[in-house]
Amino acid sequence: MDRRNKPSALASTPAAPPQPTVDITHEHSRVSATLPTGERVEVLLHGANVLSWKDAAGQEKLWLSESAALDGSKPVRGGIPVVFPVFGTAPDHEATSKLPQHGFARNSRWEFLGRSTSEGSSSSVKLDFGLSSENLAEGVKALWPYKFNLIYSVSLDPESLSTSLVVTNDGDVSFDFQTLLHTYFKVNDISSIEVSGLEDSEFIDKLASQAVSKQSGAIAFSGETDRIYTPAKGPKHPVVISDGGKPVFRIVRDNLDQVVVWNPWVDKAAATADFTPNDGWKNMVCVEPGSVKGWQKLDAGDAFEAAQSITLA
Ligand SMILES: O=P(O)(O)OC[C@H]1O[C@H](O)[C@H](O)[C@@H](O)[C@@H]1O
Repeated sequence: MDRRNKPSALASTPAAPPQPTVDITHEHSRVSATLPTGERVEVLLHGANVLSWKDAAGQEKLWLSESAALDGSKPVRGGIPVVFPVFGTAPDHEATSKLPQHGFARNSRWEFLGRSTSEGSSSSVKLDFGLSSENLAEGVKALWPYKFNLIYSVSLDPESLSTSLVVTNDGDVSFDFQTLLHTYFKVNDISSIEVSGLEDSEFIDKLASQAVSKQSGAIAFSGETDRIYTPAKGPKHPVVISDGGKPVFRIVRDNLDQVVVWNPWVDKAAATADFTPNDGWKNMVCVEPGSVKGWQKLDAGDAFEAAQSITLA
């Protein structure tokens, strides 16, 4: 038999690289994603609040209070709450004046819209969450009667976590809003933490009757701290959290012109019911990119996009 035309053995198809896995757990109330390399992120649908971000070695990067409510009864104390459409409260801004502190996004149930894995990459994953005026609780709708749609995306890479928000005005009238990504970073010891990258930036000190000052040098912590910085340098200039002189997190921003820096210290932590353990303030610092000075005006049909990207340093 002539074997000359025998087909050569098919080249074996290379095994598809392992893919990120996505799980919906806790009776459909949480979504988690794990990369093939072991990094993991977990998001609670209540607030689309990131609860946990772990590196490949399983080390937690975010601070979450041990008594944080995870049952939807109140906003989550820790992780990354999403602040929208008001930062703090705004008694003098009529349209927003009736809303609770930090708005309703962190206290509403979001929908999991699905995952996308970047094309050609098996090493990252993006989870999308949605909240719109359609699925707001009736009581909340009455407090802020605008038609809007929010898409919040949580993207995990081996070395970084990014979260981005798209706000769309689906109504016929413009609305004003503020937004902020209230990230609680887990740190070893607040007394050896420094935040740099905000040198020469103006800040409003919320603890000193809104006094305006200018930052000289890196920020160190020796008491309650609650400041709204407007960074002097551009959004791509990282704000760096260092622990004992060693950089641990680098934060860059997109379309978020302020950075709030917060640590409640002893008394404020003690006065905050869901702040546990009592000395948990030693192990956290909030560095919160946001748009919170004045208002973003969004005309009917327009969209606003913003993001933070946190890289392990
Ligand atoms: O207790 P919450 O409503 O979650 O707010 C926690 C903190 O958020 C921000 O960092 C504000 O600047 C602080 O003034 C506030 O205390």
